[in-house]
Amino acid sequence: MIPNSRPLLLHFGRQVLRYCLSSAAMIPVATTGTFHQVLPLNYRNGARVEPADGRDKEEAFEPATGRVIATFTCSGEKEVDLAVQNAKAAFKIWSQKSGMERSRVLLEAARIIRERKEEIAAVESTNNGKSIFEARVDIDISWQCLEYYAGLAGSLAGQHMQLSGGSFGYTRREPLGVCVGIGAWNYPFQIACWKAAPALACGNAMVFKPSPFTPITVVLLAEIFAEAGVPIGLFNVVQGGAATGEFLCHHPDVAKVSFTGSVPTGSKIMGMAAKGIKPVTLELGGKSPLIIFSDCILENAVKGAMMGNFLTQGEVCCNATRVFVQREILDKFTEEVVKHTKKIKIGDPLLEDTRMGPLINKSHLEKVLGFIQKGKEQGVKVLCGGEPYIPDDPKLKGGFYMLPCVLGNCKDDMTCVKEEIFGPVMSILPFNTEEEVLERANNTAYGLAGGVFTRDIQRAHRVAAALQAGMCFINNYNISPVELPFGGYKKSGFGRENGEAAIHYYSQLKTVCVEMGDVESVF
Ligand SMILES: NC(=O)C1=CN([C@@H]2O[C@H](COP(=O)(O)OP(=O)(O)OC[C@H]3O[C@@H](n4cnc5c(N)ncnc54)[C@H](O)[C@@H]3O)[C@@H](O)[C@H]2O)C=CC1
Ligand SMILES: C[N+](C)(C)CCCC(=O)O
Repeated sequence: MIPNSRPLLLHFGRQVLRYCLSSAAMIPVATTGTFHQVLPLNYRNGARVEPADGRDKEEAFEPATGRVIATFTCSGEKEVDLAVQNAKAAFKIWSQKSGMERSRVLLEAARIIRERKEEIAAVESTNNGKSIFEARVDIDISWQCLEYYAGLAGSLAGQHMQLSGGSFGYTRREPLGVCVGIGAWNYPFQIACWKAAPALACGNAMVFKPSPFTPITVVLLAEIFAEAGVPIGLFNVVQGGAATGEFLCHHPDVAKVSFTGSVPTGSKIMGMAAKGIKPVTLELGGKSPLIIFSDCILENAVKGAMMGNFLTQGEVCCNATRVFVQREILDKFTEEVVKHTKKIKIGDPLLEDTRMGPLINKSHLEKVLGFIQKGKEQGVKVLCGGEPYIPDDPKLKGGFYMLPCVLGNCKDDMTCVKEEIFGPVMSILPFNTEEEVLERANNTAYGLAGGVFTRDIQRAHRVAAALQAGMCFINNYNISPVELPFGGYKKSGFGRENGEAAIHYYSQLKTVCVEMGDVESVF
């Protein structure tokens, strides 16, 4: 008996499924090197479809082996239009439902994600390269996000204002219409949930375009929404790269674009949206500081720095890639961080004890290694890692692995300290005083996140208040409670995902002014 098995898991190949005995049930275990996606990857009108038009073909890889696991056609203008028209039709039905009705559907979707967590996590891990351990956490955060917005959906409301003479006004919080979500490849399923959950809770429809590197799991989300009972066409998926994204941004029936990705693309998206006067949410890159004072609990600070640098092979926008350490504890901190970094288990992402998998692809791996090379030329000291890694397992020889890296002897003006690397590379920078470190920490065009480790509570809050960043952590780093808004300052973007704040970015306020007497005309 395989209680959790679904057609999807069979794409791992029947012959290679192993089964592990959990306390409750036999759970199928996916195996690296076996997954192949054969079903269409666009989702529209309640079903997987091949795009109606489009010329360019793309291949998606399994970074652990370098194998192609899916081939698809990038959607053209006609396909994008069909997806938007589907969403528009569904919006008419969905936007008329009560918040409680929407809530029920979102809760059901959350339940299905929980039920299918293992298989979604296995595909996410296969397509992205992150460890199955981490992928499970991502899927948990995803269903939690749906549950959170299901909770808010029933209490979305406007206000009532009394005016003179019995007249009054009230506000209605209304959805925007068809929202577009464009995602990056580092958290494919989670990014889609962070955008879809508040959008759908507010009564919007969505067309989502994942990164062409990670096209697979978002379609599962579309199927789950359909199974949970959304109107046909409410959540659609179009596959493709920049051209497909541009068709979406320019489409006259699209009301809003929510984007997660790089700063240069974010700037283009904003330009396109500006032409149609469409609001945008931009979740862009970062070069976040983590400030570690000498009075910290060192063990926690070391763990925080590792959480802040090595999740998802360091391919995380809010990573604390500039670790400022007060000089008194520099040597001890560095010794501990290097010791723990060397112990990270790298390899097959689907194995239970793996904690770091391969980077997303070959060219990205080369780019990350290039930053380290440039750092060496500029005088950094490589304290550990920073080289390509070839696991022993022969099937992993074509994968894109590297050893996580800690850099010492860093200076603020070095390329590796200034630019976003998006890989497992931590730069350690010594500092002396709070005033000095705040000046240096804020000396960046980015402002996504920041962190501080100290036992002095006044200093902790003072530093958090002074950091020019949208998300600040005190005595931890890179955790993701969905109740808390997430988003950037400065070039890291604007708008917020998660928390109650996101509601404001997926709804608009209508004011209704009601006259109870006669019109007093000026004329
Ligand atoms: N702030 C945040 O929450 C996050 C930010 N990022 C940032 O994303 C970057 C890495 O992700 P990538 O996928 O390489 O970023 P990217 O900017 O190259 O692509 C992101 C998405 O935009 C699409 N796209 C590219 N050109 C487009 C265009 N002209 N019009 C419309 N869509 C277009 C891509 O196909 C992809 O779906 C990093 O810089 C990282 O900091 C990544 C994850 C989270
Ligand atoms: C989940 N978390 C906080 C580690 C990262 C979320 C932002 C991103 O998509 O990179």
